[in-house]
Amino acid sequence: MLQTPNRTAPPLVSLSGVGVRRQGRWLVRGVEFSIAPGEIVTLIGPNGSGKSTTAKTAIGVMKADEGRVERKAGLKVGYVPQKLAVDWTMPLTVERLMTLTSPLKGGEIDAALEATGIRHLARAEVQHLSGGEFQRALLARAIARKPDLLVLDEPVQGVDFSGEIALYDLIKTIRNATGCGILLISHDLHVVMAETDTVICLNGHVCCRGTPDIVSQSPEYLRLFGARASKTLALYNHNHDHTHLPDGRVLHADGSITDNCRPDDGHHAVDILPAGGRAGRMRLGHVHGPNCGCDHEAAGRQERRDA
Ligand SMILES: Nc1ncnc2c1ncn2[C@@H]1O[C@H](COP(=O)(O)OP(=O)(O)OP(=O)(O)O)[C@@H](O)[C@H]1O
Repeated sequence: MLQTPNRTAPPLVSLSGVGVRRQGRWLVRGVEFSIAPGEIVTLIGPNGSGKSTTAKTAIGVMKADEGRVERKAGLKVGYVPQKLAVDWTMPLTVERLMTLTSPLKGGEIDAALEATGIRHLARAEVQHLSGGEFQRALLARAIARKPDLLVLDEPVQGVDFSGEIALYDLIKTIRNATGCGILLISHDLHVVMAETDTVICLNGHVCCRGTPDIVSQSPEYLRLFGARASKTLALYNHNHDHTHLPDGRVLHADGSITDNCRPDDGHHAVDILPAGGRAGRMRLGHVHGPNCGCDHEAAGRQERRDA
């Protein structure tokens, strides 16, 4: 069953005017947001901007020094922290990792490993897992107790780009299958933006918030992320401005034909809001070369037509 945020139900957790002060310094202040059942909320922001602090405060691992944190009565949380305090010199199987802190029934372990695509690794040593397999094992551990809220602090650490996409897909699949709320912390703007209902941009306070489209065009977001932000826009805000030909090739709006198409291949007009600049549509160019995949003849014809 496909799930979307259920904003008519009481929120799983809600923060209002939350501030956390440690050693005489405010780590975050004035933080306000809530997470609905079935909602994927992503906290983004530079290093040290208070993302982990905010997530830990939301689930009660850290105490707020001002403001209010309200959690649904009996809220079950599955938490994957950024760092795990495990002695990696000790042999540890994936199955054992699942039950390190509290027991689980065999069926619950199997179901969680199945859902994360690593059932075949149940008896594998954790030390030998790849980055992506390890993150899946942590995810399995977090979902095994069927939480209402899943909190994932940097869930794609040590995972390559295609692995990242697969993991974010999996996170969304888990949300769709279970209807749980998800609080994600991520630096991976380009991928995470596509899989998120609500983005909250933090820098000691909430700089901006909203859907990925709205946040990625906000001046605060662009000030924080600059060129990376524009790249995100380029990747996700391009229009479907091409036609797929019956033989699988792509006919672009500029008249050229290529074997395949990527947002940054120079054939797409994109909505760009450069840092400090004016919004507008522009075509991202590329340098033609033997491997660029372009039909150079058609591209040349188009260049002449444009001249
Ligand atoms: N218990 C603590 N006592 C004192 N300072 C802390 C404590 N926990 C975090 N901090 C500081 O608070 C700031 C925010 O830390 P936090 O881990 O929340 O940032 P973050 O946005 O998650 O960073 P990163 O992206 O690097 O993981 C940092 O300067 C950190 O050193």
